[in-house]
Amino acid sequence: MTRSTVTTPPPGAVPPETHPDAPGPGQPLGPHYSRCFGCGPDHPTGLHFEASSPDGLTVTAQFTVGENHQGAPGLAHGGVLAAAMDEALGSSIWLLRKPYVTGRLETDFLRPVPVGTRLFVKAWCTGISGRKAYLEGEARMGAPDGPVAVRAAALFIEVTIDHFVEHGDVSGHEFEVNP
Ligand SMILES: CCCCCCCCCCCCCC(=O)SCCNC(=O)CCNC(=O)[C@H](O)C(C)(C)COP(=O)(O)OP(=O)(O)OC[C@H]1O[C@@H](n2cnc3c(N)ncnc32)[C@H](O)[C@@H]1OP(=O)(O)O
Repeated sequence: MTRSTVTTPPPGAVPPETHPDAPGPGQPLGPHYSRCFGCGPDHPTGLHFEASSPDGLTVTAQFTVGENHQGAPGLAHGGVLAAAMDEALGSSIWLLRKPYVTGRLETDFLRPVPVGTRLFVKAWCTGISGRKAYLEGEARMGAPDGPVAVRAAALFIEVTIDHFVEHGDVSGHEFEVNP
């Protein structure tokens, strides 16, 4: 991964600690919001992620690139692939049960991804420093050990729940967090 210093844990960063309320190993993570583009089952054209955590710290997720996810004819749009990485990274930091948002997302696109490809996405936290969480992820084609199509590194920033109340529209919308 060609990552910048912004997404590299500084000296003194500490390892993440899974929250006891996070789903146990192998249990599905479930959607955090039914209309989320990444994980929401009610999103008409979303990714419909199926995610779980094998160890309470790493997230593994799968989705199939569909007709609605194209950039060039027959190929996944890079922004959609970046969204998939963002979703997996965001899901992995939510295992800590603290609200974070993406501050910076870096992506390396290594292979074109045809429509119909099943992508196996993995994400994990490499360190925490104050409000900053450092994350990495990858998406492999066709199988968990298939060729790497995308690598990502990110800086997430811890926020309060007020962030979503102040900036979002939670009124009148069902907002679930891993019900
Ligand atoms: C309710 C629970 C939900 C659960 C969801 C589960 C799964 C979800 C999955 C969903 C999908 C996935 C998730 C999504 O897609 S989240 C959606 C996409 N992201 C956003 O909308 C975030 C928009 N940005 C902001 O709200 C603010 O800018 C934030 C909150 C990030 C910081 O503003 P705030 O005023 O609070 O703090 P600060 O400005 O003092 O910054 C603090 C520190 O951070 C450093 N910094 C900040 N940005 C950057 C940057 N770009 N590069 C390098 N550094 C950066 C900054 O220099 C400072 O460092 P230092 O000076 O202290 O050293």
